[in-house]
Amino acid sequence: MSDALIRLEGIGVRFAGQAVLQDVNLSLKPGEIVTLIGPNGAGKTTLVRTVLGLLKPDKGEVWRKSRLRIGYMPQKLQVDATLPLTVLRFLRLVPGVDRTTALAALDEVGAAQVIDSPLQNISGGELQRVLLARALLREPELLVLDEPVQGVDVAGQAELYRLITRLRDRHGCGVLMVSHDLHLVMSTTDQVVCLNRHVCCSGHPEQVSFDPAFVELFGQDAKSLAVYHHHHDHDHDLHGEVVKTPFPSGTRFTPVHTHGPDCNHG
Ligand SMILES: Nc1ncnc2c1ncn2[C@@H]1O[C@H](COP(=O)(O)OP(=O)(O)OP(=O)(O)O)[C@@H](O)[C@H]1O
Repeated sequence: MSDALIRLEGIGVRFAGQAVLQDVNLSLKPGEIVTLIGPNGAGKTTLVRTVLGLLKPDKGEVWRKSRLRIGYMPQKLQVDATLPLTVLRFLRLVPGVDRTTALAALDEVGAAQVIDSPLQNISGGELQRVLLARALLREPELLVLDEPVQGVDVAGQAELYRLITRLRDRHGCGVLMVSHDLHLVMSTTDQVVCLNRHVCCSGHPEQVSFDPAFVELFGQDAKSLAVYHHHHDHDHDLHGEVVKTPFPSGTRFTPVHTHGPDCNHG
């Protein structure tokens, strides 16, 4: 018996003959926050779409808990400036939602004051909170957040991550999140999955000041971060293909790279 909400095994996705995901494994339990990180084009959104059931993988198995309720917060919402849609009307597009339930969800994310505002007039940070409220309306067991702090200023980002952690604590839901905001993610995540078409490494985040392999992948942003311990045993070329590099000898860290069927490196 598994206590997982969702489990992905050996996932492979190809677009136009090009492998975008290769042999990806992922599982998530109630109350757990898992964050996907990785460079642009690494396949993070593709993996999220697979989790949501919007995309059927070419390879591998997706197992979901029976009748799993998923709340999804998309990367961005295109708001038509000519469409007269208030926040309340937007939230009421979710079946069964009335003003009281919409207000309660907005209150929970600290955005009750915008309930009657036109959607196109609210700020970037308020919009993210409204999208989070909409995801909560489904009383999710699994909350899926694709870059939840996009368009939010630095102070607002920290607050939004704290909010996500509070929602996890209050509802006991699992959270799968995509993020580029390494600084903030590392302090709020139970597990980090570093994706670059395959799972390069994964593990618990830890407070360390400097990790050469992390800096290698994420550049200067990774310096002075709270990072998780890992070393890559490989690099990627411009197309994301694996290029073997010698693993540093005498390291105290262990690579967690899982080889896929197409892996041609040691
Ligand atoms: N429907 C599609 N058809 C063809 N190629 C696609 C499709 N969706 C994504 N891709 C390609 O798959 C690769 C991975 O895209 P994906 O959006 O999953 O990456 P990502 O890690 O979320 O990137 P970013 O950080 O830039 O949002 C990219 O090269 C993208 O161009």
